Amino acid sequence: MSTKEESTTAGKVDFKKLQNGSDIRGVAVAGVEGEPVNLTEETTVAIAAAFAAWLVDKKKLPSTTKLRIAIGHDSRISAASLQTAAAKGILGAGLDVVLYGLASTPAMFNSTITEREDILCPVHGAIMITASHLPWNRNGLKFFTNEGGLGKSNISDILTRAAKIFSESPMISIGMKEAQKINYMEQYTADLVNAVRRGAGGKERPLEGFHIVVDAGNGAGGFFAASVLEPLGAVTRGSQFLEPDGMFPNHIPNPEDKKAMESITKAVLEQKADLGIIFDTDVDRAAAVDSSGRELNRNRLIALMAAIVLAEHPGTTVVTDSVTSDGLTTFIEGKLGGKHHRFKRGYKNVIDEGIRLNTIGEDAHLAIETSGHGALKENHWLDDGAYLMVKLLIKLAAAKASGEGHGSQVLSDLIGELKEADITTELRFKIDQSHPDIGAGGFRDYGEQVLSNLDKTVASDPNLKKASVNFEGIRVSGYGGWFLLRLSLHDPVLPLNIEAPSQEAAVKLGSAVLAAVHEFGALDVTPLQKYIAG
Ligand SMILES: O=P(O)(O)OC[C@H]1O[C@H](O)[C@H](O)[C@@H](O)[C@@H]1O
Repeated sequence: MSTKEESTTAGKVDFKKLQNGSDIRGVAVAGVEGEPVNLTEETTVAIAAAFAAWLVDKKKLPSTTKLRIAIGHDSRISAASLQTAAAKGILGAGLDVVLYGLASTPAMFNSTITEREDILCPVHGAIMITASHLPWNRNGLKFFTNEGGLGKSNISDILTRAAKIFSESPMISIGMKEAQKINYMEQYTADLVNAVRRGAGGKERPLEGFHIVVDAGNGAGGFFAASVLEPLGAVTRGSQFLEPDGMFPNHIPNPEDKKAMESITKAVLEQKADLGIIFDTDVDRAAAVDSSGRELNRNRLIALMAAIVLAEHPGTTVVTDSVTSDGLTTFIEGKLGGKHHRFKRGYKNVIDEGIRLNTIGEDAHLAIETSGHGALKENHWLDDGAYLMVKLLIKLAAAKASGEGHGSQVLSDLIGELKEADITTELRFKIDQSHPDIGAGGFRDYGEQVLSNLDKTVASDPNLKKASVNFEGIRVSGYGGWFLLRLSLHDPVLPLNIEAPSQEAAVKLGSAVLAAVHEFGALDVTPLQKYIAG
């Protein structure tokens, strides 16, 4: 079977299936059973050409201005071929291409706002070829303009255009000689280095005396050790998995992954380092580990960033995703004097909400998700894991300079009063889309019915109290803890988050959910049944 046949349905590519919220994701390499390639070079040519056409319509510049698009990629094994395909699509559409090679997602956005004509910046648009932490056979595309990452509706528009381009001129055979190569990461890392220097009072090497271990998980984040930390004076001995390797042989590059966090924690402890920093594959997500091996991710990273940002902007609003803890709200509002706006899941939703609040007059400086995505107003609301780490580094350097303390204890102390639940769990219930109960409205309607039934059950249970302000799913307090049942952003799945002071309380919360959802035949509640059974 040819690659094109493999990827098509009756000779047609189902471009819509490639949409994953505000990204494009697909299978780019054959070899995994049941996962046929659907993000081929040909589809990528069409998608890039469609982005070029979309950008021309969006920018509305005089026809004499030739728009320029930068392309970067992470360490995936399909990166080079998809980069070539994307470049062909753009050149074929009559626009200029600049190739950055191995890059990070935030660097690609940054290139749309960098003012430096000698390196062909700002570009009018940028494409990052990445599938974040997904397995080696996947890949995808993210798109940027100087207004930020493209949203869901833009992606639908681009895929509709791509399908048309694909059916009209399936393969554009065009030379690559017109594509220019630029080392943009040099500029991006210089921006990060300068941000730390500025924040640390103009010192050239403000991290002198710090030992910081980086774990890039063989993704694109290896640059952080040699090009950011070392010029700032830090020792990076014992940093690991900095070399790009698209098979990700050591662990999944994902700060939400247990094994990945265990790996960086071990490295920090073995090295007796002051701090550990871990990135996902394309460096838009990050987490840290303090010198005692305490993970600074999820609610803790949000609390830490909130403490830093609220010290700079007293009273400001912190926007987060929906699965954040009650303890975080108490910390932000009670201890830090800020406002916690718990919004929806999805980094783009969270960041867009931060931007929106400012437009309606509410001061918000930080928008951050438990996944390790985060953006600050001071950094153009750029979703950048590396910039979150820059803020931690500034804090460390400033504390050392002022004699406030040396090492990451300074960071841990900032969140000393964050209350954490003893039990934290996430269970995910699949909806069987081929089940006869699934009506014309599909899994989303079905999921909504489940949620509405839960809503009714909760209302009649005196031990449970529904959250008065909630933007996604059903969030309920009870037995000293809480749960949230919601629809997954992309998958036919209902994720359930529970936090509780004890296993017994968690089981009571879980049982209340089970009572409300067990009669929904298309919903696989086995994970919850097993959880309750212990
Ligand atoms: O809704 P879920 O299935 O839990 O997935 C939600 C997550 O999807 C993607 O990974 C996005 O990058 C995250 O920003 C988002 O939080």
